[in-house]
Amino acid sequence: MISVEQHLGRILDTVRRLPPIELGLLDALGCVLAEDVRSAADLPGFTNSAMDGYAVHAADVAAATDDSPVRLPVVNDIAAGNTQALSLAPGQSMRIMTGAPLPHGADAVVPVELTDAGLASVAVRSPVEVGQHVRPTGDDVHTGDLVLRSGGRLGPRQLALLAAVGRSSVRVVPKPRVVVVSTGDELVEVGRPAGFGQVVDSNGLMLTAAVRALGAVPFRVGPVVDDAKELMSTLEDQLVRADAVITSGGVSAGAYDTVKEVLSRVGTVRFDKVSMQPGMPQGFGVLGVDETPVFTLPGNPVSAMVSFEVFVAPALRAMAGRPEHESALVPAVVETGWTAPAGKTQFARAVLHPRRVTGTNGQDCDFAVTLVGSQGSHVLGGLAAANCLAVIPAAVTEVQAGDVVRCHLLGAMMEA
Ligand SMILES: Nc1nc2c(c(=O)[nH]1)N[C@H]1C(S)=C(S)[C@@H](COP(=O)(O)OP(=O)(O)OC[C@H]3O[C@@H](n4cnc5c(N)ncnc54)[C@H](O)[C@@H]3O)O[C@H]1N2
Ligand code: MOO
Repeated sequence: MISVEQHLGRILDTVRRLPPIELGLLDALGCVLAEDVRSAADLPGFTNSAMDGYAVHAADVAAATDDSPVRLPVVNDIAAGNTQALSLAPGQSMRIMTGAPLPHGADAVVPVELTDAGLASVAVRSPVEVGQHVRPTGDDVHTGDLVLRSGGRLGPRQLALLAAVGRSSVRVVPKPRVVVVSTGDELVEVGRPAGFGQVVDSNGLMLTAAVRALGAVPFRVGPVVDDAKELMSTLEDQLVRADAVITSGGVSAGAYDTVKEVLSRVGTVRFDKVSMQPGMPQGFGVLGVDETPVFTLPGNPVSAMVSFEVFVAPALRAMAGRPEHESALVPAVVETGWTAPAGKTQFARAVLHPRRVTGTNGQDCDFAVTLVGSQGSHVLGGLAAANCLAVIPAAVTEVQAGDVVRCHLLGAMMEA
């Protein structure tokens, strides 16, 4: 038996950040930036109005009041998108819209609400300060400024900044392409009726969805029967499009546990018992000339999902250039106790309830936690109802009400 930390350590020592590529901005959503980005432009690119109103010389309206408005001729009308270079002489005004270029000479904008909205001439009822409602060139970003650093993740806001400073593509760490292969003679395709002795390939769907939710690119390969040749040729075919492979099933001690049988022979994949529950039988190694990482997860659905969370997700994040763990374990106070297996780290399916509560050790927590469903490795109902895995260290066999335990969040729907 090896520990969870040993198995994860071996995986993280093996996987590598993927080499950077250039991608169009939208395709780069969720990717990690692999270059420092400097702006090729000033933002705003020209001095413009922050309000719909009138461009003026502030000095001209310094004496304006409600009772004694200042009247100015309106000599032009400037809409957003106007590309003419205009000049405003003292004693005049121009009607101007939000985002339109401020005419040369003007130093402030009077919002339309502080005027009579006149077209030929305008009555201004309030003074404005020099610079008021004006957005100067380069106010946001100057040409040459470092706007985004290599290593940051690109979300909608960062993509907007890249577009605004003139980029249409960017150098990023690509999202890992992950092939998901289910194995087992008993499996039938999703949507097909499962006859006696048959099981719907829910793992294939679950792991494919988990890969996508994490922000990587999944390819699902329908159930492969327990046949050594078939499995090997499927894996060989799939390696061309894979940065990583995940299999489920066929890794314990059964007579037809083909994944273990086939990959043990290859010599680059190692099978271990990991001291955890669920998820004890695990395999990991590399395949093919590109040394593609392969994770062979146990077939029991809960075991497969817990293994994904604990081993595969950190590895895929590392390959994508992201931190291996993007959220910390959350401390929570146990509502009703339970037993945990001796000598194994337990990943108990549980629900976190947001509530201020103090543990018997005096620790204040933001959550209480209760187990959900029975803890069998086949119990999908409980897995679906859980929003966390309570992580109980191998040395603990009794979890008691009031104990503070640390919980791995399952809640985030999408990491992309
Ligand atoms: N004699 C022993 N038997 C078992 C051991 C052991 O140490 N000695 N370990 C048990 C543990 S723990 C686990 S976990 C499972 C792991 O089994 P396998 O990885 O070999 O998986 P299978 O036998 O193929 O399937 C197990 C179970 O899961 C269902 N399954 C499989 N694939 C899917 C899928 N794609 N979608 C839905 N359900 C799936 C399968 O029908 C079985 O019920 O082994 C224990 N046995
Ligand atoms: O380790 Mo298995 O994953 O308990 O059911």
